[in-house]
Amino acid sequence: MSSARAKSPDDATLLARVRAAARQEQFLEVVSAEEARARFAAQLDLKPLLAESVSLGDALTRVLAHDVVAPVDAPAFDRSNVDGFAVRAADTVGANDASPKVLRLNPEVIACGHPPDFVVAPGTATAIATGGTIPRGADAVVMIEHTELLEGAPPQIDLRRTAAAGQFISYAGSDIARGETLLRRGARIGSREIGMLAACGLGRVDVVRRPRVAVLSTGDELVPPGAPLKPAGVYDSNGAIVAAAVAEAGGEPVAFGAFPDDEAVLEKAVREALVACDMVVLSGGTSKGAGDLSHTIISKLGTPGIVVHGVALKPGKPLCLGVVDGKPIIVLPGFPTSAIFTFHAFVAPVIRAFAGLPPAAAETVTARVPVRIASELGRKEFVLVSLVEGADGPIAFPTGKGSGSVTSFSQADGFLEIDALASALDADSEVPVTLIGGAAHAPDVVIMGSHDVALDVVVGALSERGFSARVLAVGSLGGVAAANRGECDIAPVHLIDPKTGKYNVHLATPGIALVPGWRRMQGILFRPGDVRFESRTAVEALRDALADPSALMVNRNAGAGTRVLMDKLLDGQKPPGYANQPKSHNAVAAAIAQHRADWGLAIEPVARLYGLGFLPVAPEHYDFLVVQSRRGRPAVEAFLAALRADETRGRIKALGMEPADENVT
Ligand SMILES: Nc1nc2c(c(=O)[nH]1)N[C@H]1C(S)=C(S)[C@@H](COP(=O)(O)OP(=O)(O)OC[C@H]3O[C@@H](n4cnc5c(N)ncnc54)[C@H](O)[C@@H]3O)O[C@H]1N2
Ligand code: MOO
Repeated sequence: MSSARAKSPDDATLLARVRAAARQEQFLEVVSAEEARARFAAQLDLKPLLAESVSLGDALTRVLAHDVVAPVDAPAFDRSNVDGFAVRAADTVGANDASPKVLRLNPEVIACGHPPDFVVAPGTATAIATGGTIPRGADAVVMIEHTELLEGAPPQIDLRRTAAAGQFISYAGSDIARGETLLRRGARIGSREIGMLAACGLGRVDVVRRPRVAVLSTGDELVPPGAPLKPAGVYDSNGAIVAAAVAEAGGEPVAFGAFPDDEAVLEKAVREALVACDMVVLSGGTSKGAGDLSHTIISKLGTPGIVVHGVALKPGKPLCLGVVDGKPIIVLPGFPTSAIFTFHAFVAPVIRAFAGLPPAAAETVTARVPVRIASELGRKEFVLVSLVEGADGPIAFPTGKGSGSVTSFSQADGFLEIDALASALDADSEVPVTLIGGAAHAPDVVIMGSHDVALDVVVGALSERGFSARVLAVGSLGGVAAANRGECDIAPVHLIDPKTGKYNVHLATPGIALVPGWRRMQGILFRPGDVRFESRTAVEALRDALADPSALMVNRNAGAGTRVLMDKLLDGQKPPGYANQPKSHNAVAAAIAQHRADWGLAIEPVARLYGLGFLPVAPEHYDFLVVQSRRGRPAVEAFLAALRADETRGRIKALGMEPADENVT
């Protein structure tokens, strides 16, 4: 649509550009993951980097370079644990109410930090504070509240209980013993370790130098987070996630930023990175055929250069592993989930080894996969999954968003593997799932179905009540299936019954109740100022749009409630754009806002979010199926209470929805 676009290229130029951009499978050789790891490791010296000394204040998260042997005892002296009197236990034997023992007080009070001056001789006692040094001669402490002070000259104490030897004393070295190995090399220093180092007087500690890892992103489309997004732009999420993951793996990320697909510029940056850092990680442009800059550049930098390009993995096929004069240089695939997955599989272990950390321990759980998952033959496939707790153990749902998405990895609980020689994993298979991001915590309530912005309000109110929710956006039909299989507690749905024209009522069964949610106005979206739609009714605008071949619509996917409504409005007509069927309200709005279409159907809050005009057509009912056998759970009750709360209803209203009255669907 843009009139500012450059003049169209002639045919020869166009062909040259297509060839340059075309993805030719230019991998050196596609090898297995095991082979790739072995080849990479063979070229690297996977030992911790040299040690450096840091102050305790700078030691947090660092890795110990050597075992730490305690140089002193803690406590360094025998210490009183109470406020009271240091005594000789033998003097207290037989003391009781009938025959109290009387001890003469020595002329001092032992405070913390002041060594005692007097010996506790038989028949005497010395006043001592908690933490005071036990004086010579004493072998027990009695609590002040178990004594009576006899004020006289000299002052004495009256004792009515026998004290056992050692009572209320912490002996020297009982906490930390001089010569004991307090911490082992390879330990990551946290606040607890810092406490121990400080307790035995260590102000500095030897830690492994953190590997400096240069992080570069490549691609003309990339925009740094924080800057406005340009047309056809993509925020550089790989740079940010890789830098953070470098730090998590014990490295020191050095963010070089994003570079356009320009060989000279990128080569200069990579050369600088190799000088400044111990390791270089790039992402993007690994499989772009003639445009594959990173690959071309690495080949020029030194020996041995590229050692692996192409791994029989999904995600991760275009991964490129290189070594230049002992320094690893890696090009991760550009797709965000492929990039971070291959980072964890191939790069993080190298950073950990350089950083002195042991290999990361993988934790797995066995889970049932409720659906069949197709897989590409010849590539070992890793499928990212969300885990929910079913009646008979964990269930793993594929996140289903693909390698190009960021959330596939960032929101997954773990992943399962499908063998390279299998074309699918059958439904109901029991498989090991490797957990990501620590042990999976089972959420208090599982919500599966159609997503809506106002659902976040209810989930927020639930979380304020102390319950966690897992929301899996699987669409209304997916929610109905999950509710019927007992895989979720609550399924948000908006499905019209074509027979009755009513929403959701037909989905209730004896085991599944329908709880009303809210009404969302569906309507026609258009760009403000488009006179074909502006200031008209939906009926007028639709009639004229259908008569105007230049008015391009955007449809919705089959099965969506909005699609049912669209087909009803169109009454059998298929105007231009009918076959364009994205799967969400947001995609419809984005297509119109970006001039890829002129009109479509979506809900009102989404129109507002994209600054679009809105002509109301009909309210849609967004309700909740509640699995009755799970209704007694406190979290489910809390969800329903949150849904009805005045505050939640107010917030739902503010988003442009109309909360339904209880029992009205
Ligand atoms: N015809 C074929 N197309 C594709 C194939 C194929 O075999 N034949 N392979 C696919 C696979 S698998 C992957 S993985 C990707 C990898 O492509 P590249 O590594 O060359 O990456 P790009 O083309 O540069 O980018 C792909 C995609 O990722 C986005 N991207 C790139 N960098 C970043 C970043 N720093 N932050 C966020 N997003 C980023 C980029 O915008 C593209 O959308 O290729 C498939 N295609
Ligand atoms: O290898 Mo790509 O990484 O399948 O997504």
